[in-house]
Amino acid sequence: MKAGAKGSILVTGGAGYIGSHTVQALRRRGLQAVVVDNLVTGHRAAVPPDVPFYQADIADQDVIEEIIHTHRVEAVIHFAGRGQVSESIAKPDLYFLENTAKTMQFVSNLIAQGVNTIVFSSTAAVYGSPEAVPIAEEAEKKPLNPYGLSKLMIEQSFEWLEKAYGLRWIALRYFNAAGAALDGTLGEHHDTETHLIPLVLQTALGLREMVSIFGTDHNTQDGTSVRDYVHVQDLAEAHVLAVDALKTGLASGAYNVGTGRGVSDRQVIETVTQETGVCFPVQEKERRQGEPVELVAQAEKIREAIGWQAKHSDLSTIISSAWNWHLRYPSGYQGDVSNH
Ligand SMILES: NC(=O)c1ccc[n+]([C@@H]2O[C@H](COP(=O)([O-])OP(=O)(O)OC[C@H]3O[C@@H](n4cnc5c(N)ncnc54)[C@H](O)[C@@H]3O)[C@@H](O)[C@H]2O)c1
Ligand SMILES: O=c1ccn([C@@H]2O[C@H](COP(=O)(O)OP(=O)(O)O[C@H]3O[C@H](CO)[C@H](O)[C@H](O)[C@H]3O)[C@@H](O)[C@H]2O)c(=O)[nH]1
Repeated sequence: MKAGAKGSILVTGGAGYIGSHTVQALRRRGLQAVVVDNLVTGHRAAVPPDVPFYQADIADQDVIEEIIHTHRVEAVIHFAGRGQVSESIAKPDLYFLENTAKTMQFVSNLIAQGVNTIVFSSTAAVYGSPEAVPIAEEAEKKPLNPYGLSKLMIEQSFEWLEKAYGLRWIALRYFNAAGAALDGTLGEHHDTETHLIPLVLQTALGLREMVSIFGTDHNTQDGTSVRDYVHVQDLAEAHVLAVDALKTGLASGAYNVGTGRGVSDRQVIETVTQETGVCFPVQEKERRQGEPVELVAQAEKIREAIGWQAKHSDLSTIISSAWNWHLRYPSGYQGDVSNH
C-alpha cells in the first residue's frame, strides 16, 4: 500500500460508528486517514474503498509498526474498544483486556516507533453517578461499571506516559453519541444494539416489537433517566480539532464532549414519534444495574481550548438524521451496502 505525500492520521476502530464518521471528517479537511480495525463490532463498508484499511487487532505489534512506517503516521485517533456497559458488568475481564491492556500495548508500541500524539475515546462513564449536573471535568471520578474504569485507567496512565516519554494526549469524554451522517452515507449499526435511539427507531420501523424504558421512578422531571446526546458528526469534528490543537501545542488533558443539555428517555421517545409519524409500543421496566440517572456535560472547557461546540446536536436533527439512515438501510451495513 502506498503512503501519501503527507503524513497520515491512524484511526483505530475507524470501521465503527464514531470512527467512520471521523474518517469522513478528516477527509473533508483534506487530511489522510489510515484505518486499523479488527471488525469485531465494525463494518468494512463503513470505510471508503480508497482509505487504506488494515483488518487487524491494535495489539498486533507487527501490523501497527508496518502501518506507522508505510503511512508515515503523525498522530493517532484511538476509538478501538468495547462500549457496552451491561456487557462490561457480565465480563469485566474482557473490558480490562480489550480497553485497558490492549490500549497500553498499543500506545507503548506507538511511543517506541516515535509517534507521541494521541486523541483517545473516553466516556462520561468515568464520572459514575455525579454529585451534581452539569458535570465539570474536575468532578470526582467513581465509575459504576468496569467499562468506565477501563477507560479511566487509560486516562490516568497517560499522565505518567507523558512525564516519562513526552506523550501528548487528549482524552475526549463523550456523553451519548447519536445520529447519522447528514449526507445519509453513514450511520449507527451495532449487531448487539443497546443504545436507546437506534432501538427506538428500529421499533418505529417495525424491526422490534417494542421499546423498553429502564426506570420511570427517578428523581427527574418525568421520572426517566437523562442524557446529553451529541450528534456523531459534531463528535467527529471534535477529534479533528483535537488533533490540530495537539499539533499546535495545546497541553494534554481530558475534555467533556457534550452539549450541556439534558434529554430524558421519554423525550427521546416523544421526539421519535413526532419525527417519524409512527406510534409504537413502549413498556416500562426496572432500572438497569450500573447506570447513572443523569449525565449532562459542562461543555465550556473544550470550547475555550479548541473552539469546539455542537452544531447539529438538537434532538430533532439527531433523530431525523438517524431515521433517514435507518429508512435507507434497515439492515445497516449488512450485505456491504455501497455507501461511498
Ligand atoms: N457510542 C457512544 O455513545 C460512546 C460513548 C462514550 C465512549 N465511546 C467509546 O468510543 C469508541 C467508539 O465507540 P463506537 O460507538 O463507535 O463503537 P463501535 O463498536 O461502533 O466501534 C469500535 C470499533 O473498534 C473496533 N475494535 C474493537 N476492538 C478492537 C481491537 N482490539 N483492535 C482493532 N479494532 C477493534 C471494532 O471492530 C469497531 O469497529 C469506543 O472506544 C467506545 O467505548 C462510545
Ligand atoms: O432500551 C433502552 C436503552 C436505553 N434506555 C435508556 O436510554 C438512556 C441512554 O441509554 P444508552 O444505552 O443509549 O446509553 P448509555 O447512557 O447507557 O451509554 C452511553 O453512555 C455511557 C456513559 O455513561 C457509555 O459511554 C456508553 O458507551 C454510551 O453508549 C439511558 O437513560 C437508558 O436507561 C432505555 O430506557 N431503554
